Amino acid sequence: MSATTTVTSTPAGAIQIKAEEPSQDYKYAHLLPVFPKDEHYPPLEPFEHVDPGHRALQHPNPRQFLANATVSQLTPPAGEEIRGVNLATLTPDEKDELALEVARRKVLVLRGQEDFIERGPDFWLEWGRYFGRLHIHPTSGHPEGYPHLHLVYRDKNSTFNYERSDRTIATTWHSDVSYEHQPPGLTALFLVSAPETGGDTVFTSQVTTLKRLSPEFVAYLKTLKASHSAHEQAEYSRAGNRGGVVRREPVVNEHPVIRKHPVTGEEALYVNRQFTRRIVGYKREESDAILNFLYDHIDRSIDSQVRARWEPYTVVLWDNRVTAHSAILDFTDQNAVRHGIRITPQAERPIPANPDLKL
Ligand SMILES: O=C(O)CCC(=O)C(=O)O
Ligand SMILES: [Fe+2]
Repeated sequence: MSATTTVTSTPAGAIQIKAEEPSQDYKYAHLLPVFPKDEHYPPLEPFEHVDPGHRALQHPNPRQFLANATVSQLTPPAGEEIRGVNLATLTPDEKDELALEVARRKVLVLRGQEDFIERGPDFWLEWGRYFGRLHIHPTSGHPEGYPHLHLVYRDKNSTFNYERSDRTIATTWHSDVSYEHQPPGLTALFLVSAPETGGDTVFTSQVTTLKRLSPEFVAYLKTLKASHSAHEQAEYSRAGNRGGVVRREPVVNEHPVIRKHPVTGEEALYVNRQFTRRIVGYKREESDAILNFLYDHIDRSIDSQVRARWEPYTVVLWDNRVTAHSAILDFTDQNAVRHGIRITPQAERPIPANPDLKL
């Protein structure tokens, strides 16, 4: 699956990536990122999200879809590796069960998904819509004609997603687009080109990071809301010669610091370094003290984590409500192409674990 061709980019260095000779023979050239300048969208409207996982709770065996699969647990907090399930041919009942399994195990690493990956973008969108309204990313590249697909892309010339020159550590823990009013729930990512080794994605269970905290502190955190901001991401995209776009004006939304999963009822920490900015109502230093403590705690909680390794034809699903994740940039010295596609159904507005918290 690795791209053996060189993908060229503009002298400006960044992201006007076009499949030019000799990359025409790159099998996934039609999925390379584009950033059309004339693409603008109005603010997102609220919508009602019904989580498919709810329906699976009524099934006699909510794990029936795994009956013929080989399943191994990756770590106790999160992660399950699955062989023998074809994501592309699941029935609606099986998709409901899949949604529940993702909610419970938080990260599923599904091997052998050649059928799913080779069906292509129209199929991926139809598949993803079952789980929620599909998100259009305000800044990231998408394949020509497919704004609902978010791409990650890096080669030796193009570093739009993964610049690391001014940082000692490039790990960026985040929960995807947590600045939205209704951030994503079940989310899918797969790579169509990957380095020989490295470039894993690391996930952490925010249910487990929360459990490590003392009950008195958790009770206090349940009284807090935090703001999450899209502004810095938009500014990064607009800055310099990067050639990025901003398709929707950036938003700020307030979410509970501890949210509750609508199906499992599990409580999870819901702050992340990339997008969370401020404890609502607190002065800067007060907010920084709490948030920096929580970020450090998340950073160091290796005992809450699982790493997904990208064997060919792997699809990783995660529940974005109760996890955080980061790409691992250990491959950037190699002359490697890493090219991935994300399907991003949005979910409910985060439910506070504390029913008395007013949003
Ligand atoms: O590239 C990766 O491993 C993760 C990318 C990511 O954070 C995302 O697409 O949401
Ligand atoms: Fe992400």
